[in-house]
Amino acid sequence: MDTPLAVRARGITKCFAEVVALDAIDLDVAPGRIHGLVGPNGAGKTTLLGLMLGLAVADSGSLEILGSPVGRALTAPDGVAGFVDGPGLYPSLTARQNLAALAALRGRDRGDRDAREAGIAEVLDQVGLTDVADDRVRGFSLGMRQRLGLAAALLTTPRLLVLDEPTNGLDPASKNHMHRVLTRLAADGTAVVLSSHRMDDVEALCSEVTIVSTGRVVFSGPLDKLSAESDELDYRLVTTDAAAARELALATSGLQLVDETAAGQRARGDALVVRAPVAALDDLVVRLVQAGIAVRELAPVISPLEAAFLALTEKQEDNQ
Ligand SMILES: Nc1ncnc2c1ncn2[C@@H]1O[C@H](COP(=O)(O)OP(=O)(O)OP(=O)(O)O)[C@@H](O)[C@H]1O
Repeated sequence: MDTPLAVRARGITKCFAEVVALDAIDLDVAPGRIHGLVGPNGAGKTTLLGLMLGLAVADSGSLEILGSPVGRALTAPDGVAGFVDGPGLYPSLTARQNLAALAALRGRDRGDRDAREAGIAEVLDQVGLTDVADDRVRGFSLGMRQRLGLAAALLTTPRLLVLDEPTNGLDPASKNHMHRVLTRLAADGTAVVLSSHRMDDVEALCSEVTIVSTGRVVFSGPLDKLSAESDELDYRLVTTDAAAARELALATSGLQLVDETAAGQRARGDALVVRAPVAALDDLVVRLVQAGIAVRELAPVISPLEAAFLALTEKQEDNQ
């Protein structure tokens, strides 16, 4: 028999009084995938993640988690862990005590004490909190709380991990650490569904993404499919001769020089900003090289995901 999807949602609708938070949402997430959920503020991401965690029930539609239909009981389905709106922690307890208390609440304190303590030590190590394991959570930064929230979720060895903005508040090193932990879990077969406002994070971490806007799915699929859909992007170009590069850019068909005032800080110093489909950009690079001008930097000003996100969510808002 095929392994069931970690998440299978069909026509999920959820309203809060007059507000339609989710409007006929379909979503598939396979085991071992890291799936990004992105959308503007109020799009419905937290509401959807909350349904997966059993914090609320949908008004209509069907939701299957790890192959089992989700009922109307407000409990996390078996095999699911995570958090929305930040992890719930006890500030007056230490990190280690928080995890012990959670394990006790979940009824996991009946087993062998040494094994339990070893499990707690292991998840603390996994999220990089061993050094502060015996410090009170009251003094923890937002990033440390996020990591402890992840450790709490990992304690249950979930097959579906649901995380609302898990990298919020993390410094670059902690973010990389979180990425490594999630990537390793996915490689071992755990499905991860996470929301984020950071497109660079989603691009670094997720193989697939769902974009929601005002409660509706406007795109769901592999990230590379989304990138292929952006036909024209703005690129920042730094060369060894900005003036000559500018002349060549103006002479390249299909390519537009973006007004530097409009581009604001993006065109600082010797950089040009050009708007072009990939073919025209290739053409410009060949011309630059033929003219003996070296290319020192060439990168999209905003990522393909961000460009698609803006285009798709603005289109959806215009249709309202
Ligand atoms: N408990 C609630 N009571 C009333 N309205 C709610 C409740 N929870 C969510 N909403 C509304 O449902 C809509 C979706 O909210 P949700 O928090 O899911 O969006 P989001 O995409 O997570 O937003 P953000 O990116 O700002 O966190 C919003 O209009 C919000 O005001």
